[in-house]
Amino acid sequence: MQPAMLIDENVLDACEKTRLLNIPDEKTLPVLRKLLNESNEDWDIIKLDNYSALIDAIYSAEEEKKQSGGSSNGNRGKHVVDTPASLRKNVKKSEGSSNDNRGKNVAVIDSPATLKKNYETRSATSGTSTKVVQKQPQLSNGARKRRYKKISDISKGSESVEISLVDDVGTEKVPEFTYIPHNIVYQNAYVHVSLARISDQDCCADCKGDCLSADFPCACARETNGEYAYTKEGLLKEEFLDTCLKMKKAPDTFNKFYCQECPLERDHDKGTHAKCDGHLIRKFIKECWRKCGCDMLCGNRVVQRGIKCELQVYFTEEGKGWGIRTLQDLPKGTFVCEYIGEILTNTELYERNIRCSGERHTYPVTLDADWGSEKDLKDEEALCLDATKCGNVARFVNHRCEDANLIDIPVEIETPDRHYYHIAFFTIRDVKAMDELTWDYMIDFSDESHPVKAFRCCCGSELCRDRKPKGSGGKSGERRKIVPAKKQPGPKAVALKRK
Ligand SMILES: C[S@@+](CC[C@H](N)C(=O)[O-])C[C@H]1O[C@@H](n2cnc3c(N)ncnc32)[C@H](O)[C@@H]1O
Repeated sequence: MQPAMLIDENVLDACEKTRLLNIPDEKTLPVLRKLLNESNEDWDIIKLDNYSALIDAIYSAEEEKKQSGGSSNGNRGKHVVDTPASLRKNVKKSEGSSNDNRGKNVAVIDSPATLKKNYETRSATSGTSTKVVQKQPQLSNGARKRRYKKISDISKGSESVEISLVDDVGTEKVPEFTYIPHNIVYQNAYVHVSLARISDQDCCADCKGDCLSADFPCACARETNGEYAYTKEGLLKEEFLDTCLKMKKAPDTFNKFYCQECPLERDHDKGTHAKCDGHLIRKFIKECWRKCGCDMLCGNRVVQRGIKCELQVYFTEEGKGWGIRTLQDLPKGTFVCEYIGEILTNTELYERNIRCSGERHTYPVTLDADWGSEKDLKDEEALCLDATKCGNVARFVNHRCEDANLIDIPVEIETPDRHYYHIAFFTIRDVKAMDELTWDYMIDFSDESHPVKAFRCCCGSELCRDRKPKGSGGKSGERRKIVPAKKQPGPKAVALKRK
């Protein structure tokens, strides 16, 4: 054992766990070293189910030693601890296989995913002491489904609630991204935040305590026609929510702003612009902020106080990749989370997409609200949020056609314009614990002129818009062809386009 390994926090943690079972470090460390080598130092595997793989491997090693009588003769003597391959053979053995290969030196080293799978199968079949940390969901046949906790808090303490990540499938790699609880400028985006920009009309300096309890609505409710968007219970008001829903479902029946040279319709290759689709003058929530006299617990500060619901990231079985679900019942109008990412200009996003084309999942959203209050924005000015590299739990919200349970609502907090704003998710109806949280990305799946087809929708909704006519081919879950990035006309093609 090298000294470097001894001071590794993970190693110390592993030893602490095994010491609880009276296993001395001298027995733990060689086995740990071997498991680490064979799993490519994948601590997720080692830590799985409270180090059960490690503990089992130590016991197996002891058993082997006893069986071989400490002999150094032949293959048996060489094989001191279980290798991933022998773990698999143990599985076979416990399944009643007559093929006992345990003494043989096995040359094939399993991949980390196989190791994990082997271990899980073994635990499941041999009835060993695997501790399943999370509440287990029930399958339709009444059987309990295994769940493997991988990360207890993906936010690493940066949210006020823990957000766990579980892998029901058992073989998935943990998503690679940096968790950030607030939007952050990548490089060139200009987000002008300053107290001087907030006029007296845009704040309530004279308020105290909770604005919602005052006799009259304060200046911050001006944006919402003198009505706060929130109830005293902190939910979105029904009427406000209903209007937002109508705007989402029938945008053409609401006022739109048309710009001359729409950044969302720019063809980068040809340098031309298609006609502007129109930008909806969307309903905004305006929250009190720093220049306001009220306190942080004021009822008109919901989104800025961050996530309060118990959320969990899990691997979906329908082919959508990772998704998020709520671990508690959520009433209609509950604030769930904000869509957080790096703030990029359209140009930066376009360049980034060229560099990283071919990714399976995409995470950018465009900020295209009330463009009427701005001059025609150039690509270098128009903003988007990209949660590919840095983001929060919202990057896992999958799409569902028509009957999604979340809606995205723009929120004005620290900037009094519509150039930069926040995107917050609220529940559209009551949502039950363990339900997946979904959002309608407003993708037009039938738009054949689009060079990039976002993905083959597996939302499972009866109202799914990505239905292929019979006989047209394309199995459910099959991905459509991704067109090389150079043919992409601009960020719109890869952004989760909101209308
Ligand atoms: C914002 S990410 C959502 C999280 C993603 N599932 C993951 O594993 O990281 C958007 C991507 O998820 C996938 N996705 C989301 N909704 C889907 C759906 N209804 N059907 C198929 N894939 C979906 C697509 O690959 C899409 O580009």
